[in-house]
This record gives sequence, structure tokens and C-alpha cells, in this order.
Amino acid sequence: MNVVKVTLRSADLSGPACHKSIGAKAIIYNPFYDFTPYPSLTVQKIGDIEGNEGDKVTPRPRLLAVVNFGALRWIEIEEQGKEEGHAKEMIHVQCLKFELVISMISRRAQIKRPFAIMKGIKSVIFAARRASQAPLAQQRKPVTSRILPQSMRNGRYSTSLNPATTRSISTGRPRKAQEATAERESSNPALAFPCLDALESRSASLRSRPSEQGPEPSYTSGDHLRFHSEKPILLDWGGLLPEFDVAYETWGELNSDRSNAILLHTGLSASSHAKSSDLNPKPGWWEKFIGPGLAVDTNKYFVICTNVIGSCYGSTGPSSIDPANGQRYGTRFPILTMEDMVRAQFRLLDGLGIKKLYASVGSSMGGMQSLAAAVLFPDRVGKVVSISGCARSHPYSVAMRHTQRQVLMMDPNWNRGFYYDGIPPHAGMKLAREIATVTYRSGPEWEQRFGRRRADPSKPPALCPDFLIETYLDHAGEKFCLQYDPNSLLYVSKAMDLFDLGVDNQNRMRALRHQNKSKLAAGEGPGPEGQSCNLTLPESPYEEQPSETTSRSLNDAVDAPAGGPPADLVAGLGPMQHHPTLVMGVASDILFPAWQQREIAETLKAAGNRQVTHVELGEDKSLFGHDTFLLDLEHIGGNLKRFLN
Ligand SMILES: CC(=O)SCCNC(=O)CCNC(=O)[C@H](O)C(C)(C)COP(=O)(O)OP(=O)(O)OC[C@H]1O[C@@H](n2cnc3c(N)ncnc32)[C@H](O)[C@@H]1OP(=O)(O)O
Repeated sequence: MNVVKVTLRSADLSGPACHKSIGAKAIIYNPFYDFTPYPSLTVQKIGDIEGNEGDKVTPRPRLLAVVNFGALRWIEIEEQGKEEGHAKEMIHVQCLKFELVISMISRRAQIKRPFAIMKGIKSVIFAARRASQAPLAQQRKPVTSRILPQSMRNGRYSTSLNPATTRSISTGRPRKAQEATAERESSNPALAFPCLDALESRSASLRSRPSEQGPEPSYTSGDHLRFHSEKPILLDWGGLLPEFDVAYETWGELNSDRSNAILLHTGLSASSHAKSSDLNPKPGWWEKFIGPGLAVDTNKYFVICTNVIGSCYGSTGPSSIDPANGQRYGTRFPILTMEDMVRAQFRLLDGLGIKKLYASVGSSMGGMQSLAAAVLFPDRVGKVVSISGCARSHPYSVAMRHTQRQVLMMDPNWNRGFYYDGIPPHAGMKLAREIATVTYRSGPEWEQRFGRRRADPSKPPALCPDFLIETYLDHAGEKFCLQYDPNSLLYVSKAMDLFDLGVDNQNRMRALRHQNKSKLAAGEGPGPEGQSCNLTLPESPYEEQPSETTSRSLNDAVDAPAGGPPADLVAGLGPMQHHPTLVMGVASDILFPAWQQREIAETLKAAGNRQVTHVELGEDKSLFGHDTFLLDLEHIGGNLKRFLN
């Protein structure tokens, strides 16, 4: 096996974060393969300059990474992003001795700040002698606000280098808008588009993955338990899953009378991995909220977190195999609702012999499910916690999810949902995640954190990410674009749009279910009537329609009008009359605005519930917007703990 020892240089390459680069795809190109990235180049080991490996690496500017490059005998190393923007230098190295030391540094780090180096290992420059000339990454200006997390206050961001999600370097010189001849004739030079080069490069690398890996990434989040139901599940809109899996994880002990179980519902794209465990030691998405003596106290409670059906982290979803034909469902997967997801979870509870939950707890989409669980199974739920959730989706949130779905579906690689044997729609996913991120945080947070700072003010403005807020969104998209199944995003986000606990909607769905059950009993196939979508834009201009429900403006909701909450919703939440309920909201949340949680609380009270606790975190407490539930241990965690105990 040939190895190349690569020296990374950056003041920021220090501490345990560096170990995340293990598994990173190194970007050395194989000239025998048309400059497509050599697939087996992955960082194998990290050690300090003395060659020690492992966690004992002490902070120091120079670290050693050992890269396995298989049988490759030649490497061609390209320096990217020189001052001129597109000059390149090719250096041929014959790897006869199998070990050579090269210096690796990101020129782009000048532009994109230290984390960019770890993120992409963007370029490679040959020869140690040149390393001294290489510029160190520009330090990030620290943000000191007390409401920002420690990692941000330090101005140090942890980085992860998932090979699947790491943006790979462009395979050629940064491409400009036009060819060189046209440039000579133009008054001004054409711009370079490294952000587009990177997308093309990722497509190329996905295309050239060895077939056993498949171009489609494996969506798993580590080990989990699996509940398999042989019994079919009929979905609200008439679809049918002949059998299904629910991936789940648990923490704490189930007591003898099985009365201490808490069902934790996740947000849209989360897996069942809320907390590390022996089974899966990776930190979970609520790592600091769950544990002995913590907000969800595992000394007292048996905590169960599932991956929702429709998702891709072990539960049955569009990327699963349809037992009927042995092929992946793709967009033959049926339309889902929150209630369908909850019904599948309760099948798991049946399987675990849990008749009644101590509490149903959830945030964001999980906050919707938490309410839905109590409405669907009032006798099987004790306490209810709904954080940054709602009783029905608001048009603004539908609009934001619509735009995400549209950019994803417009990616030609989406291929109407049948991309599992091709290149996944990573560009559409990236854009969708960027839009989502805009809705997850808040303007005031970004004002404090990034202001109007550009990543590298010494460079002329670029159409590719340039301001820090742009590189932040770009990074959020990069990180996610191969992490979650695009079809799952479409189905789960649509299920959020369809969420409505108003009694009219509940009655409509009940009637539809009844009809579909009868059809199934009569031996007719599943599927709603008029299954194919036939919505087209109307030829005549749209005319305003009278509101279907009691009309209320946002301000009405904010001011708790004398008229009270909508009667339709009061009737819909009627089954929750006797459940002690905690509702939490965050003033800086634009996706599930605080008035929606006020609405839940008011509605429950109007329905006769005398045990409603409503907490709203003002902007003095959190500027993290919708993501506050993931970040604010003190207020979210503190109130949750008090309520549960
Ligand atoms: C709708 C629902 O039902 S679900 C709710 C939706 N929310 C989500 O899905 C969560 C999305 N958010 C996340 O995943 C976040 O990372 C959290 C909440 C887990 C952590 O938040 P924070 O600690 O504030 O991290 P933040 O969002 O700032 O991201 C930090 C990352 O951005 C990078 N970064 C920060 N600033 C910049 C910048 N200007 N340019 C480029 N990258 C940047 C950091 O290097 C770090 O990279 P890494 O994640 O690869 O280590």
C-alpha cells in the first residue's frame, strides 16, 4: 500500500477537532482517470509532527495526515486559487518510494477562514520548501455575545469531515463564464465561479464512486434498534405500507409497571439518535438534554426516540425497498401525515408493551407530533410537551417548505424521485438546506455574529458566497446535502404542511380513512382517488376567497383577542382537556412564530384544560430562532425538567 504523508498547516488545526478529518476525501487527482478525484484517497491517520497518533495530539500548527492512495503511482497536484484567480501549476510526482512529504494548504482559507481548511482540504501544493511561503489562514474575529454558544464565542468552530459531504475541489482551473477567446474580446474579464465548480466536481466524484458504494449515500446514523411490523399500516391519504420498520433508541430503564416511558419526537431531519449510548457513542442531537439528572432524567424515565416513517435513518421511507416489487419506493411512496408517523410509533409502543406514556415530548415537527399523539391516543398519553411547534401549519411555513421542495425537485438529478441508481440531487438538496437554514435561525443572531463582514474584504466581491452569512449558509447546505435522503425531505416536509389539528380536518381525514378501510376490506388496491396530481395553474386570475375559519390576524393572536382562539381548533384539541401540558415558544423564531405556541396554550385553555404551562423566551433570552430548542439548555432544558418532574 502506498502512502503519502501530508503536512497540514494552519494555526487552527489543533486539538481533537482535527481528528474529524479522518475519513476525509483527499483531493489529489489521478491523471489516468481524466482528473476525476481518485476515489480511495482518504485520510487514514492523524498524528502530531513527531508521528504520534490518536487523541493525544497537542495543539500545534503542524500535523501529519497519512493518506492511503492505493496503487496509484503518479499523482498530479494542482494549486488552486492563486492570486490571479485561475493560474495553475501542475507538478508531477513519481511515487517510487511510496512516502513523500507534501505541504497541504488552502489558498481559499484566506478567503474562507480557518474552518475551510478542515472542511475541504481544498488544495494541495507540492514541496515543503514552498510551505513557508504559504499564507496562514485568516483568524476569525471572535464573537463575544453572551447568547452565542461557547464555540462561537471563542471564534473557533468545530469541523467535521464526512467524506460524503465534504466539498471536493474543482478538477480544473476555476472556470469562468466564457472561454479565453471571448475574454480577450470583452471589456472586462469574466468572473470565476468556484461554487459551481465545486458542485460539478461533486457530481463527478459521485459518478465515479466504485459501484459497490453506489452513488447514493447510505443514510444511517449508527446502530439503532429496529421494530418491524408485519402488519400493514393504512395511511391517512389512502396509501398503504404492507410492512414497515421503525428505527428507535432508548435510554434509562423501563420500570416494572411500564409507566415511566417518555416518547421523544424529533424535528424534520433528525434520526433516533438523540443521545449517545453504548450502542452508538456518537453525540446525539439532544445530547446535553438527556441523561442522569438532566432535563429528561434517565434516572427516572425510560426515554424512547424513534426515526419517523418517511425518513431515511432506519425507518421505512422512500429509499426503502417496497416488498411488493423488490425495488426502492422512490416517489411510489405514499403521502404521509404527522398522524401516520404517530400511529407507527404507537405500534412500537404496543410492541414494547407500553400502554401509557408518562409523557410525549417533542420540538418543532416533534412538537406537532407530541400534540397529535395526545389527540389521537388521549388515554395513552400522560403529560404533553410541545416546544416550538404548532397546532396547524401556517401559510408562511408552508411557503418556506414549498420553496425548498421546488428547488430540490428542479434539480435534474432528482429525476422525479428515481435517482437511487444515479447521482443524487445534491445541488437541489444543498439549496433546500440553505433556505431551511434561513428559517431556522434569526436575523438578529446573524447581525451579531456576522454583521456585514465579508469573508475576505481584501478580495473583490464575488457572485459565489462572499459575505460571512453567505459562506455560513453555503456551509450548512454542503454539510447536509448528502446526509439526508432528498425524497424523505419532500415527504416529511409535506406532512408538516398537511398538519392541522382543527376538528374539520380531523373529521375529513377520519371519513377518508373509513372509506379507504372499506375499499381495502373489499379487496381494492390502496391509493387515494384521483391519485395523479392534476393541479395546474388556473387560467382565470385568482380571486380572494373568504376565510374558511374564523379570521384572525397575527396581531390578534399576539394580543389574545376577546374572541378567543378559533373554535375549530378548540374542538380539535378537545381530547387534550386533561393532559398537563407544557408549551414553549421563542420570540425570535420565524418558522414557528411565538404566536403559534400562544395559540396552542390559549386553545387548550379554551378547551377546558386547567393544567397548561406556557413559556415564551424573549429575544433577551435567545436569538437562535427556531433552533433554540437544540441549543438553549438553560431555558428550554430548565423548564422541561421542572415540568416533567
Ligand atoms: C423543522 C424541524 O422540524 S427541525 C429543526 C431544524 N433545525 C435543524 O435541523 C438543525 C440545523 N442546525 C444545526 O444542525 C446546527 O448545526 C446546530 C443547531 C446543531 C448547532 O448550531 P450551532 O452550534 O449554532 O452551529 P452553527 O449552525 O453555527 O454551525 C456551525 C458550523 O458552521 C460553520 N460556520 C460558522 N460560521 C461560518 C461561516 N461564516 N462560513 C462558513 N461556515 C461557518 C462552522 O465551522 C461549523 O461547521 P461544522 O458544523 O462543520 O463544524
